[in-house]
Amino acid sequence: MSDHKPDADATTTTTSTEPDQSKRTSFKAMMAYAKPHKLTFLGIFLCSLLGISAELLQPYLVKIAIDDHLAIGQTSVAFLVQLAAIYLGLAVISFVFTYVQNNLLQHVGQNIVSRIRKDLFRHISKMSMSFFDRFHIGSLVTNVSSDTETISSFFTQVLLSLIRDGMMLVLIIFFMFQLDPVLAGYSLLVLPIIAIVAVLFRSRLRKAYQNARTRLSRLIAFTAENLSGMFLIQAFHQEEEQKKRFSEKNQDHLQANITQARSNVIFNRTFDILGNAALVMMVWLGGRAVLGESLQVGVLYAFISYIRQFFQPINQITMQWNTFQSTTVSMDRIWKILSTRPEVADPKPQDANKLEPQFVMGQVDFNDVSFGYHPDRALIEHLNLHLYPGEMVGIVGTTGAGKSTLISLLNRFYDVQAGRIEIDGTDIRQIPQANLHRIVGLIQQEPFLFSGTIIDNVRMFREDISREKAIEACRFVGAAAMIERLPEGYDTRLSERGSGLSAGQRQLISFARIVVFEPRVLILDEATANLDSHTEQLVQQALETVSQGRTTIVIAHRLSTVMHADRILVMENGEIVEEGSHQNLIAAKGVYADLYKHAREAGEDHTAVSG
Ligand SMILES: Nc1ncnc2c1ncn2[C@@H]1O[C@H](COP(=O)(O)OP(=O)(O)OP(=O)(O)O)[C@@H](O)[C@H]1O
Repeated sequence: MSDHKPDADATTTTTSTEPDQSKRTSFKAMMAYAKPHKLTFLGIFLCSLLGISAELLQPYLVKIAIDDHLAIGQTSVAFLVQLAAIYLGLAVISFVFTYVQNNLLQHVGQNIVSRIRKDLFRHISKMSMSFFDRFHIGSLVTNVSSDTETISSFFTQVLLSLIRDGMMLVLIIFFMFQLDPVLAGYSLLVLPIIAIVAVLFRSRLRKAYQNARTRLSRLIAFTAENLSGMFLIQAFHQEEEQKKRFSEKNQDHLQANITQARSNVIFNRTFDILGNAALVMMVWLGGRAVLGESLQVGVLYAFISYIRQFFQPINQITMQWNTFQSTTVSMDRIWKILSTRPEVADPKPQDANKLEPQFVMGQVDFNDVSFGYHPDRALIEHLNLHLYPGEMVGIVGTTGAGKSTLISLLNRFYDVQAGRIEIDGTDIRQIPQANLHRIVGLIQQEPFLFSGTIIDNVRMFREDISREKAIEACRFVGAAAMIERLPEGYDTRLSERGSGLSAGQRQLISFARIVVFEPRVLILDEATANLDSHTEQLVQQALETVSQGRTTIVIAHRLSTVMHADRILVMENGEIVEEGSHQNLIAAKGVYADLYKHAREAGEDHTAVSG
């Protein structure tokens, strides 16, 4: 299954070759998240302006002290103290505004990202199953965690740099031209060189970054898959093999990161060299002018200070360029998810049928249904199936026959490609999904329990369902004794996926969950497949209790699970090839009778044999 899913790196590669238009769209979409914070951004802008102005006035103040007082011997201690106080005052002002500006930016940046993360999670949880067939869980985890983190650094670092450093650059140039236009002109000569260096390094840095991200995504996806399949790896003694594969991916990631870091260092050091060269040029040109008495010493001092400060914002902005690159990639990836519409959509309010779950009778009709996971490869064609309210139907058939697919369609995990599925005569596409899932309850082979208490799991964290009701449900399915034996009873905290419990215990809890939610149509997909015969008996009893008065579909390989059903369907290659009661099907001597014979020969279904 995992082989045909594109992982995060595939997404990245597509992103990298896509036209800039896509990046622009995603950038605009993400920037829309900043809109509600317009006023705060205005505050940040003003704080930056005041903070930087205070900082840049300091060299100017020293220049006044040197040229207008010290150089011509017109000064006094009182004046120097006054000057020092103003200098200090400017430093304090600069500090205060920079502090406020930083805090505002952090606050607004974190809020924006928290909002994006929330939307992303909500959006992913609304996606249809076909979406999860296409995307690796590992890469989705990367999207929710590290891509949003990258966007966070955009708002807190890149944007700060753009506002603060951009403004600083403009003000420095302004001050330099104020002081001496000729020297200022020389200083700006270095700008085209900087632009050339930036362009030369740009594609190299970008490639290095994307490569590092790709490797990281692969590593995360591999780790996530291995952790969830760890029991299998150990059971097949594949630890060494997997360790080797992990090491290769880890090594790839290490190399990519080193290359990225190396490119960064080269880029930054080149900038340092350029900065120092400009400084030397300034000392040489300015020094000569001072010697020729065409320039005042104070002006040269101020120029040298500004040149130092001049390279700092340029360096910052170019350094942030890297983060900006990663941000556009991350934004694009996140926007791709956010702009993917679920293939299974809720009906428009005017088309929705408000079938109230509690009034549903439970009649289920598959009318001329066709479906395939790939549109050009049909799995089910023109299938008709009608279930009466309260009927229990068993479905058996060889592996891959399409049994689970049938119930995925009834749950609307996928939509039919032709025909209709109806509940009480209403097309399920007209029933809002929240209602549909209250009408149709599903218990799978491997019930999914969340980390939390048993009570939380039974009532699915819904506070509006009382504890008493949840406990009553556990009693109803015969799970009470087992739960009460646990150290903290109903408040026992389960680890991820309920790994502290046995398969049977987990299944009983999922039965209790179904009782709480009272679906009118109940589906069990191999729900007893993993259980030992004693636990299976317990679960079978629970099933009989739970299925009372509900339309129930039971999918099973073990015939003993379904032989008492009102009707048994036999599926082959997406078709229902036989149907009838156990006795009728045995008498018909068809596929079911064969399956039954093989089961008897294999020693399974002892109950069936003796029954
Ligand atoms: N998400 C999916 N994407 C693509 N093909 C799928 C997907 N799920 C199932 N299939 C394919 O559809 C066919 C029917 O699968 P399905 O799970 O419905 O069979 P099944 O009768 O329930 O089998 P089993 O008894 O082994 O659970 C199989 O060939 C399977 O490979």
